[in-house]
Amino acid sequence: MSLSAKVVTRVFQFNLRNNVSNIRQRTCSVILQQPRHYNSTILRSKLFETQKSLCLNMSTNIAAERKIRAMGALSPLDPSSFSRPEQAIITHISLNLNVDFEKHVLKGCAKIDFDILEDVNCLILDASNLNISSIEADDGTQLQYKLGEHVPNMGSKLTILLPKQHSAGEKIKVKIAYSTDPQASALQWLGPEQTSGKKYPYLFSQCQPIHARSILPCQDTPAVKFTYDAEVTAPEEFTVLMSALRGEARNNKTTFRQPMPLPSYLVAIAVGVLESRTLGPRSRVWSEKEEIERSAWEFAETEKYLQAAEKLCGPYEWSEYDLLVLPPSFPYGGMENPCLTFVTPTLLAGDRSQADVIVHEIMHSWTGNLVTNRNFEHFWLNEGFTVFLERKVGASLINDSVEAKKSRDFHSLLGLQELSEAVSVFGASSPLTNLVVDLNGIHPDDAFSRVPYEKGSLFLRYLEDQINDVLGSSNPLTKLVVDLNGVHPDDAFSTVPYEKGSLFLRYLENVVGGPEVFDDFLRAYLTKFKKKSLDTDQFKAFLLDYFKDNKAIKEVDWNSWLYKSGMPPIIPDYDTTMTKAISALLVKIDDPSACLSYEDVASFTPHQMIHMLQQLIDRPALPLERLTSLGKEYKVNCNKNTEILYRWLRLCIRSRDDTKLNEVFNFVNSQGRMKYVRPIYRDLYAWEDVRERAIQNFLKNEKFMMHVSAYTIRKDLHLEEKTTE
Ligand SMILES: CC/C=C\C/C=C\C[C@@H](O)/C=C/C=C/C=C\[C@@H](O)CCCC(=O)O
Ligand SMILES: [Zn+2]
Repeated sequence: MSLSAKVVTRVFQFNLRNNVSNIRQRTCSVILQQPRHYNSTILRSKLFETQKSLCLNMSTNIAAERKIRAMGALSPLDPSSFSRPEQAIITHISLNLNVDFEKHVLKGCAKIDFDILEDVNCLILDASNLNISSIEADDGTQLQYKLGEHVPNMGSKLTILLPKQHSAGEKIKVKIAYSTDPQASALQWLGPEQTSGKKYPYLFSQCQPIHARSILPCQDTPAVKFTYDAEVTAPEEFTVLMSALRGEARNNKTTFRQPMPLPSYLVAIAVGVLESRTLGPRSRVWSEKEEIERSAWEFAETEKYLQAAEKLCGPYEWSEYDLLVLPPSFPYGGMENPCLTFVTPTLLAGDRSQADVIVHEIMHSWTGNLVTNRNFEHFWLNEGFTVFLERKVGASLINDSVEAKKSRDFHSLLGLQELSEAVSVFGASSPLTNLVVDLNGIHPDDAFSRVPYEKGSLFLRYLEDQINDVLGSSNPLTKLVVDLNGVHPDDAFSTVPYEKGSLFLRYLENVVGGPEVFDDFLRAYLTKFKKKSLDTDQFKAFLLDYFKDNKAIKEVDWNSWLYKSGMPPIIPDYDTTMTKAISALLVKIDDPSACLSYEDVASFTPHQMIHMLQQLIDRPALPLERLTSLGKEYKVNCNKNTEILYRWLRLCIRSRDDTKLNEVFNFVNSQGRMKYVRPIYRDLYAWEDVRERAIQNFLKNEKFMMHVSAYTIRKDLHLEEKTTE
């Protein structure tokens, strides 16, 4: 990196961290404390001016211009939204949509109810590539509106002009007629060949973090919660499901109502030719008929998990808890859509060994869905809490308390391994590094011209990260509370908020006196913030107040836990009983004179096997001959459990076994769970001889991938961003 670039970056980093973020944070807290009195328009314009002048000082003009534009989009509450909920807030949305499998569009209207919070003459919403045909007031009057320029990955600001000024305390309704774009980032339209039945198409959504704006105009920020109802029309053979209570399905129309307030990212829809089986008094599992029996068996214990969760957290408030097993391209293990968790078919291991994912999604019914992060900078409040609860509930399902503690610690150790991998991926092989190499002319393939200028804000973040590397610290995205100014939340996603967040809660639990005390705190926290969104400062204030008489709480180093990058400051002394056998086996594997046999692992649980393989991934590559023998003797080379198969294939790549490449490509082409596919593509990219084949394989299959998978794997493979604009 040139000196001038370093200086610019350092100045930018200093300004961004010390001024802009702080101003925005202060702004938020003032507005949140005084929502009805604060003149946020003045404050917002001051904020914008400050940001603008900071940017104008920078010599990276094009990047700065883009940055200004992105900053102009800042909501005072959420760096990823244009909307202004502090002026007028959505309370309810009524959707009427038709599913068009020919054109790949949802078409219809959204009737939106607002509570006015300050004097306003316009309403500001998020929209992404929506084709809006009309907007009218409750009395049928046509309203003027302006759809702003499309900012890549952010969408557009939709400004609806009101015929007169409205004042705090009033309620208004608008009706927006629109259709979605065939490329809507929240939707995946699958052809029949991508389904198990091969006969009918399929549609599903993934709105988290900020893709809801591509299927409905809304305040696409988790700071806002609204109830919704819907009437969806689809061809007769199809079943329509949503993240809501399903009503009648008659004359191709299905109705839904969600009486619990939820954030936009939890709106969800799936349409396919589906079957269902009853799992319990409040649960059913849905899938195509080819998977339905396996699914019903795999998730048969759902009610048991729900009851264990209720014992810790209080009553389940969403009435029904169904599961939908999606086609293989679904990008996540599970998505906690209320009333209807979406899961990947890779959970169908045939041994219920991935039940922890279901427990995780169930726990989101409290943390995430009932109590929600105010914006995705505080994502750890959703995920750290959920992982923490998932492990507590998982352990409570084991009767023997000593075994339960061992199991909780074992799963925490597995999580720690994943955290450590995420921290090292962010630090060492960040796409930033290659970007900087490009600037210095070191990278052989990519000249500066390949650096897409339209990625302005990302470019600056990359430079910023490089400075962090130079200074010896880690990527800022490994902090518990991250700064998402100019960063798309999909780019910030990692296991860090999950595992570092859970570790922090585990640490706090120990500090205040253990589960007996902390469980009561958890219930008080859930009661206090239910149906609300909060940020980390509010969590901290509540905890400090709750434990005000507890002296030990004063020793917590909040700054290091929340705002320092890298591994957490304190790692608990976990019980290692369940990992001892693994550590001993690793010594044997390292000894070339020792013969490996199935006896070595015969007593291992699937999770012990996973832990052992993960340890091998984190160490220097095994000689190919040794790995081949391990695969055969330990029967991992033909394992149907995807957690095991995924790690086995990574080991093969690391030992450069080119005879396994077909299997590797089949694996990444046959399912789209990013947890598996992204690390494998990164490993293949690092293997220079197969890099080009990996890129070609990706390009061939990209059209079958969900938007978020294609978007993030492009980055893993250092390819240019694809834009629809
Ligand atoms: C600090 C992080 C900032 C923002 C991230 C917010 C959203 C990330 C977005 O990409 C969506 C994530 C959705 C996750 C859904 C389910 C996960 O729990 C799945 C975990 C991986 C797996 O098991 O496959
Ligand atoms: Zn989660």
